[in-house]
Amino acid sequence: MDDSGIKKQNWDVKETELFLEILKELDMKKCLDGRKVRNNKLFKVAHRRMTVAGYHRSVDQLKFRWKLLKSAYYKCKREPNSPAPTKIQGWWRYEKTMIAIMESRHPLVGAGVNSDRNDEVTEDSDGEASMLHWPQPCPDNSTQNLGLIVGVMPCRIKMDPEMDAQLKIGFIGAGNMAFGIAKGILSGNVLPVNVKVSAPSSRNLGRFQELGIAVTHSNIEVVCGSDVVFVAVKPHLVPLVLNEVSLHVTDRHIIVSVAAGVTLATLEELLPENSVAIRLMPNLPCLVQEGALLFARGSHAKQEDGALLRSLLHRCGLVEEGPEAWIDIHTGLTLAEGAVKMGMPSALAHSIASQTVLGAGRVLRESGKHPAQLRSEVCTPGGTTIHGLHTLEQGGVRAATMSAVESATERARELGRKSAAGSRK
Ligand SMILES: NC(=O)C1=CN([C@@H]2O[C@H](COP(=O)(O)OP(=O)(O)OC[C@H]3O[C@@H](n4cnc5c(N)ncnc54)[C@H](O)[C@@H]3O)[C@@H](O)[C@H]2O)C=CC1
Ligand SMILES: O=C(O)[C@@H]1CCC=N1
Repeated sequence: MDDSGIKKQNWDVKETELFLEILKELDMKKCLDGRKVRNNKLFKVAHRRMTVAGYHRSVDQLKFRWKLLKSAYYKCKREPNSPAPTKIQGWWRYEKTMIAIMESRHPLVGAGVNSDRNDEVTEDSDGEASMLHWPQPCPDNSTQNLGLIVGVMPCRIKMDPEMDAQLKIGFIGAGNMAFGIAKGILSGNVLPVNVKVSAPSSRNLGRFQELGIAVTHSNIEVVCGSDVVFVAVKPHLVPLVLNEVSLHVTDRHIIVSVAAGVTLATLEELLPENSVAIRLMPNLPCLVQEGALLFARGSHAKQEDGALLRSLLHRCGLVEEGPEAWIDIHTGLTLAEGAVKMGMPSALAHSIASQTVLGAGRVLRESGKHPAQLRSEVCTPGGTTIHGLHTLEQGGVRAATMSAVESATERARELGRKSAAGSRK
């Protein structure tokens, strides 16, 4: 078959995104199991839907596009820290959806990964089959493969709904970030009766109560009744709070601090010896399950502790693990190039940046709040965000944006005048 027409395709971002959304909707778990007949049917349906949307691709073109996307996915999976260039331009835009598609195909690792590998051999002809160091299927079929793009190591983690449902979760601090995470995790398997929040005043507690969460003024009560404790007070209060509860922290606990700038070394110094501490940098879009979360494990936190946290937070949005140095970079305004400049790998930087923009947009749309209000919820006084914003203002970002809109509008009007003059000739 002459497939040069199939291979020379120029796909734009919108078209590719639509294609992936269609594939995602078509329940890939059932359809893309490596069987030719089912695959054909799926691509035919995709072809019809693309045509309706105004994109005229043949079934074979769609198959070829999918093949390239899948190759890119496997490449990134194989080299999570320094991905080789893929054949897909702007791959990072599609990475998250590809992960959603590919991961949903094999929720049970035992059989799933095998059928995935078969797919890879039968459909990919460009060397993808030689992935010898892909982690082997785990005999425990209650595990899932996450940590895909940038995880320090590709890891298999427990994704046990039962486990999440039984965990006791505590929040010290009842502010905006605690509320965001609480909303995110309650949309998963965690039950409100298993969550408790503390704050010195009742001011912020009402909204937690509305979610069915128990509230208290005692931080110690939260620690004693929880397995995972989120420390969600302002950074300068972390020493005060940990000194207060430290006597009650045992090896049952995972202490997760979201405080910007407070290092794992400081947390471990404030906690009893051998405590399991994790530093997490979330963001407010956890509220709408579109957060961008990055965590680093302390010296006594094992891989399974990280896995448990991932499982707990997976409904909050994109959750990644990395070395502690990256946490401060995510704390800054995560714009991709800036994050790369500060030492974050490009794949992670793009992934977090796009997720941040997406999450911010959704919060803005769904909350109905003015952007200034949301900005004040994100800016800790004297914190990281307000410093970043100051730099943006110094660079005249607002004026530049307004001028850009003005220039584009003027240009559109100018083009309109020209074409009107042309039509009169
Ligand atoms: N707001 C955001 O977008 C993000 C915030 N963070 C971090 O999250 C932490 C909390 O920030 P926000 O939620 O924005 O602050 P917030 O001011 O909304 O909430 C802080 C909460 O701590 C409570 N609190 C004060 N003293 C306490 C004490 N002794 N014991 C228990 N609770 C006490 C306050 O009553 C309040 O409910 C900060 O460390 C910040 O760096 C991290 C990422 C994003
Ligand atoms: O502005 C701050 O310091 C906090 C941490 C990241 C977002 N808000």
